[in-house]
Amino acid sequence: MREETSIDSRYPQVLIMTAVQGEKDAVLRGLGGATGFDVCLAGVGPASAAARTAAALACGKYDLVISAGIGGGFRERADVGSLVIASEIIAADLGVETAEGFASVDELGFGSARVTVHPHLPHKMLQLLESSGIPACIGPVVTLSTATGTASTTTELARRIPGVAAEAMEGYGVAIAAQQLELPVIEIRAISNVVGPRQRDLWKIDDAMKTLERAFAKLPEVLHK
Ligand SMILES: O=C(O)c1cccc(C(=O)CC[C@H]2O[C@@H](n3cnc4c(=O)[nH]cnc43)[C@H](O)[C@@H]2O)c1
Repeated sequence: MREETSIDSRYPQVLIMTAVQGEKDAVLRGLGGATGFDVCLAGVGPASAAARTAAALACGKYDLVISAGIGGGFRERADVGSLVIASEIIAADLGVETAEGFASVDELGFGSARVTVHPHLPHKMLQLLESSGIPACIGPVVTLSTATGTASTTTELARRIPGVAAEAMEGYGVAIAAQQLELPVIEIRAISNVVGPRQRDLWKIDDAMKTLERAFAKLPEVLHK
């Protein structure tokens, strides 16, 4: 039987995609100059993220892809200042509206709105974060082109995606680009705000950036680098 360390030591070159510069800076501070990591800007939204991730991956040197940044946390699942590691990356608005409600592309038979993440890394990451006192959980992370801003959309997302923990705007785009090349992917979100009626003045971006930095300080250890 292979030792567990051999599972995760296959990732000498890791591509990390963040939407904006502030997130990139937090990730770089956390990595503290560790080698084997490139951090690139995805831009905001899944289309930009997919295109820029595909462009970054075209050099063929990467072994693992990470979508990272701040995100909204679903109440009772992920508090502001905590970290969510995706168990699955889901394009929650990829489908059609019908008289009976939303139907995803999966139901329509047009591909899948869901991307499976690396089978071991989220749990390894969670263990290390918890042992470092960083509040974290694993759960579905949804990608939306329009960030949720009402109670009704929040309720509908929680109904459609049981256990949904966080939302952001790039994960699915990054994941689809990785999937095209059969590369493993994970998504890591530091929670800056509660998903619900938009209250921008309550967003704790600085706290989330600090959590993101602390999480990425642990990543080299998770990958045995
Ligand atoms: O206003 C600022 O100072 C500022 C600094 C850094 C980042 C931002 C962003 O707004 C980043 C946008 C990025 O954040 C994700 N995000 C955060 N919360 C949510 C949410 O509730 N729903 C969806 N996405 C969220 C998203 O991935 C954006 O790309 C601002």
